[in-house]
Amino acid sequence: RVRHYNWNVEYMIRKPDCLEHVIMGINGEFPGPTIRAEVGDILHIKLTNKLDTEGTVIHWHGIRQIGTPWADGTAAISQCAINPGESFHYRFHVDKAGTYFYHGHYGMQRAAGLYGSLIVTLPKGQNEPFHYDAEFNLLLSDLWHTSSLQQQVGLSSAPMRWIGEPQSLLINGRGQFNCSLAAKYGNTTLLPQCNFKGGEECAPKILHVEPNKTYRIRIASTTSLASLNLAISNHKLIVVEADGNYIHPFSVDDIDIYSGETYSVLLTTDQNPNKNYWLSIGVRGRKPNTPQGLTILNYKTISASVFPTSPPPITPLWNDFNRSKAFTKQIISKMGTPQPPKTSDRRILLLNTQNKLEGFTKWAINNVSLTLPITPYLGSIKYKLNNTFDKTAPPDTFPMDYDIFNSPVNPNTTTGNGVYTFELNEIVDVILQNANQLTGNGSEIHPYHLHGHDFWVLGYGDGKFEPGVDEKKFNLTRAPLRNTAVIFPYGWTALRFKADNPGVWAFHCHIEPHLHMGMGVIFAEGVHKVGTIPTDALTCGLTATLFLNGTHP
Ligand SMILES: O=C1O[C@H]([C@@H](O)CO)C(O)=C1O
Repeated sequence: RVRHYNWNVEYMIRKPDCLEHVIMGINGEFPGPTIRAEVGDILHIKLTNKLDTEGTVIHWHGIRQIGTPWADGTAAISQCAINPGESFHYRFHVDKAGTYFYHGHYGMQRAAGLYGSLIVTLPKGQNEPFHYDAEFNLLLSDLWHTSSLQQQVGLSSAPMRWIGEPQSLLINGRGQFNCSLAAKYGNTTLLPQCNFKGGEECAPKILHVEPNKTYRIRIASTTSLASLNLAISNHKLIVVEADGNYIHPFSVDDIDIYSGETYSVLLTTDQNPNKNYWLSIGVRGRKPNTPQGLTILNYKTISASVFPTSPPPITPLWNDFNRSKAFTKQIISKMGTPQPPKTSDRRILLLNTQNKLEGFTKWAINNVSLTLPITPYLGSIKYKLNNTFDKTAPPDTFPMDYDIFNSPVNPNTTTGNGVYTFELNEIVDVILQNANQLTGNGSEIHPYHLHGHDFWVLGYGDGKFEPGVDEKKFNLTRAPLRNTAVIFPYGWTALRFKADNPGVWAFHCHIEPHLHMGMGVIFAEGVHKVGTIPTDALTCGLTATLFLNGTHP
């Protein structure tokens, strides 16, 4: 079945956190419309750019785009940005049930609010490997009171102006900046209490439940920066899905969710039905300066306006990384799901560093900070164009004597836009290595997202990856499949995937300002096998020149 959507991307004036902001939305909605489709469906989204002065694209996060790499929605990688007034037709299969989302992938349009939910369900008659009576969907994001344009210019200035922590956290596009729902408990530092009548644009979306039922709560984080922890007072959460893949169910009081990740949790409404309960999200991983995002779990047995009798869950300490690791390491694949090949054909080690370049601050991988080319890679490589990007591949490794525990001895980086090219069907290991930041002591969390594939997470380790030793710790029997995985401070993360999807794919830190500062690499495989790229994806740079010369590439 083909599902048709006609979408206009536009700027709107809205009050997502009760204060007025210019925000990006789709067809008048913020967040954009939720797509619900069934496995096997084809989505056909006609996306029209109604922004007056900038291009746009949309990435379908977690959808592998098998056979349709031009529909991945990455500006300068899979397609040309859509010009103001013009439209692009995204046409692709959704081939795997799960919780996904979509978002802008040009400049910092995700921070500007360009995102929404994408849910793929099993065909009717097929059952999930767990039971639930009904479901909710939570899309989590963070909001700044500075515009994404100001952020982008600040990040690209010398000296760099960092964006700082978000002003508000949003649940389904709603937050409360100048007040707290929980102010009466006095734990939300000086924020006055919110008084909602109910119809306000920023009033929380309440989860109305019946007692003694099981609910599936789909959770996706499209934050620009924040790593979040989500909890629901008094209720256990059973985690069953991660990034569109079933995992071995485990029960927790709260979950950590990094930008680019999705989860499904099951919640049983087995608590006192004469009370309501908090659902909270709070910042972890960076020193927080943002009030919790809150909404209410309302047992329909009572009114939703009855206040919970105790304060919201306390977000675990931001820098309790052992706690974060303990949560992450509980995620293992569901018994019987595909396991990684026992060996790989190629290994690349990627060192992540914060650097300097002529007074600018950059993030680099193996000392190359990514600057995207003018002609999108997919068309460039498919039509073998010259001088469109660096034809020398970036390094597969970094000096093994690099001291990851201290700020760089030589902080200077280079910029580049070369490509890691894989043989089609090659088994690739990527070892992501974290390191100390540019100045002072510290190492930040980075959630890495791979386009076009899921990868197996083989393991996480502290300190520097030791080739020949650390492989022995790889989990080759219950490695979870995901599309996003985090590197912890001063640690490494090992991933394995099969390069089986002809196309050009970004692999990058999902923290939007970090990507903007160069924290990504480009992978390509089997591009000669890519089918006819729609003309609309090629009308910029050198591919456009080919059209002008009358040579359809
Ligand atoms: O890229 C970043 O820059 C700042 C800081 O390192 C310098 O201000 C920060 O916290 C980042 O994540």
